[in-house]
Amino acid sequence: MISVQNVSYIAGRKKILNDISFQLSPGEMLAVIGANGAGKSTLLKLLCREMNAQSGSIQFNGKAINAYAIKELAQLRSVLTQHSTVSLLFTVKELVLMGRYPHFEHHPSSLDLWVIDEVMRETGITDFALRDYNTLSGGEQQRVQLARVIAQIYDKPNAFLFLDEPTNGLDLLYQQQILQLARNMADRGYTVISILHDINFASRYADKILILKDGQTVAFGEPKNVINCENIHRAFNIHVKLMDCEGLKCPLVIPSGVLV
Ligand SMILES: Nc1ncnc2c1ncn2[C@@H]1O[C@H](COP(=O)(O)OP(=O)(O)OP(=O)(O)O)[C@@H](O)[C@H]1O
Repeated sequence: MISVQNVSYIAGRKKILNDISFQLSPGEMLAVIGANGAGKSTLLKLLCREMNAQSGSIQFNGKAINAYAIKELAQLRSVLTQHSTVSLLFTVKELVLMGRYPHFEHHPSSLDLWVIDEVMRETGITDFALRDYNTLSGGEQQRVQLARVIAQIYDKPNAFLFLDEPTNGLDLLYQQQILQLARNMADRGYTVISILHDINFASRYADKILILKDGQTVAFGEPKNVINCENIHRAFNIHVKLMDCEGLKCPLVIPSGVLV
């Protein structure tokens, strides 16, 4: 379980996050949406403990994140950042194995090797296993990066997966594949938090949505309860129309084209 209580973060004199609170249960996927500069990446950095909030508390499974040892934390949460550049020559399999580094000292165990084979199979990258990572397309590279972060927590079903705009720059098929993999992780009991820019994908794949605006919560809850014209206008300063679509649990959001 993730509990975020009254978290604020200030950089210099700017309050980047202001009094953010939410809770997620195991198996839930949260999409964080909001305009550029709303504070989404900052929130993710606090959740990863890359930075510390000045006030409020963040707990993983009832324990403050600052109370975890670094190695313990590395085995409990994994993070797909936006810019995962790889300048050295690595095969895909070597890169996925990096996800297991928090689990072994010198040599991977048979469990580590089993995990990377399983994850490569699940993410559909087994055929690339021996390819040089840098020869893959952007979409293929993103699947490999996702495989690496899944491998990190694969044998820890109470763990947390954090994704910062995982679908950036991907075509529609790859976007769906990446989000479906994230959804599968939630369905297996992981708690998943993903920053997304596409509101319709957020509604389709996530159980809950957090809408941020200037570091503050506009709304938090199930897609059908938070995705409405008023909240979207408050968060993004655009007018939208909602369109019901058969088979979807939440109406589609369509920008009206009117700028205000
Ligand atoms: N260390 C810092 N000092 C000053 N301002 C900062 C600092 N870090 C972030 N900010 C500002 O805080 C705001 C929120 O940044 P953040 O990266 O969290 O936004 P975001 O919602 O992820 O944006 P985007 O969608 O563009 O990636 C931005 O205006 C950013 O310029």
